[in-house]
Amino acid sequence: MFSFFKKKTPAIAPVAAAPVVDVPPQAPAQTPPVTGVGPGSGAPGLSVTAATGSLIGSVLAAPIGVPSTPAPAPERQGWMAKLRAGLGKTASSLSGVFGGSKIDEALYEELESALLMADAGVSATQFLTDTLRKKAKSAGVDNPVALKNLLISIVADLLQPLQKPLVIGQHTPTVIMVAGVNGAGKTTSIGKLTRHLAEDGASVLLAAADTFRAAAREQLSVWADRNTVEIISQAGADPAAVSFDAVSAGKARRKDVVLIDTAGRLPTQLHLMEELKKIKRVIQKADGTAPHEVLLVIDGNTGQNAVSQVKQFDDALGLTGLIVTKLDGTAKGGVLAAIARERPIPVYFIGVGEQLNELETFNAREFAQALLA
Ligand SMILES: Nc1nc2c(ncn2[C@@H]2O[C@H](COP(=O)(O)OP(=O)(O)OP(=O)(O)O)[C@@H](O)[C@H]2O)c(=O)[nH]1
Repeated sequence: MFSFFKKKTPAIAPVAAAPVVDVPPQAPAQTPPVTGVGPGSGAPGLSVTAATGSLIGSVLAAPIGVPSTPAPAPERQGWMAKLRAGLGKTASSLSGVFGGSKIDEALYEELESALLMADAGVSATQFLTDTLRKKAKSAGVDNPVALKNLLISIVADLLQPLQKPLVIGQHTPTVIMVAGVNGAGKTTSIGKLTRHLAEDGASVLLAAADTFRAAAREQLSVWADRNTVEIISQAGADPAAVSFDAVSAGKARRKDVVLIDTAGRLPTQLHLMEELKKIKRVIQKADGTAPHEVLLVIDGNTGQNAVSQVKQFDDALGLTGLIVTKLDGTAKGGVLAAIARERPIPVYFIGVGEQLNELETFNAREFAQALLA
């Protein structure tokens, strides 16, 4: 089993180190926070990444070895199978480029088109093809299969800055605000996160700050019931007020995590973006250090549109992390390369389906492998 979150002890040791003594709903988290292994830490190939990455731009232009593609860590194999299946459409068009027997200009042109079609965006496409050409030349790569392996390594290096664990435990509670456009998968992702947190022994309080849509509150309540966690929900109330109440209650009840679900909105709906900013300000009033995480959930299937959402929500809110959903069955899996190039905000989790086990921590090398499988 790998860790879904990274747990950290608070920077300043609190007087009461033992967590949660008052009356949480079910078995409270008694496990003292430990430094977890972090997501994907068992993932293969990080040393390869470092080695090849360090040679980029080397004045010595030393020949580089063509990295092989290592097998995923045993505990990640099931997930890798799902990821590969989910990204199958993107992968078939990208890896199809390397099906021939020689490396020529036509191959590079085809690769450029395939990356653009996969919504990697102009900047990442140019960066990847230029880097591939340079590295292939200095490594003396002479066959398409080796060239594909080299590209996997370059994509993994590009995505590496996005790989970062969600840290829980530095604050009590860790306040996580979740935003996104309608239907991106916010509530579902919150439900899945809640489940993982609860299984990990953390006490969670949910805040249904989507006060307009009754179905959204009900959906969140179902997740709360399933996971026996508490929920703050008030029909028709001001979402900022619900968030304030939730953070205050989370502090009073010494919850480990407060997860705030906000209503879906388009970044072009300026009044609704102002409302989000207000929610963030009001959370800060309840706890001067919060929100500790501002997450944007994006639908990976929307490709370049998702990239512009990241930029707009980040400009408005100052995002700390992303959850990329619906990467199953998409032909636009290149979107993460565009994000890495254009607005590199950590991707804490990716989703490849509606099931609980279809949301996982993001690992750059695994993703690169699945993208070019
Ligand atoms: N295929 C697939 N479907 C997903 C994934 N994540 C969420 N969904 C589905 O996407 C739909 C919308 O999910 P919600 O969680 O309701 O989205 P939301 O962002 O909370 O929606 P609003 O509250 O309307 O803004 C649901 O049918 C989910 O089951 C995923 O990774 N893959």
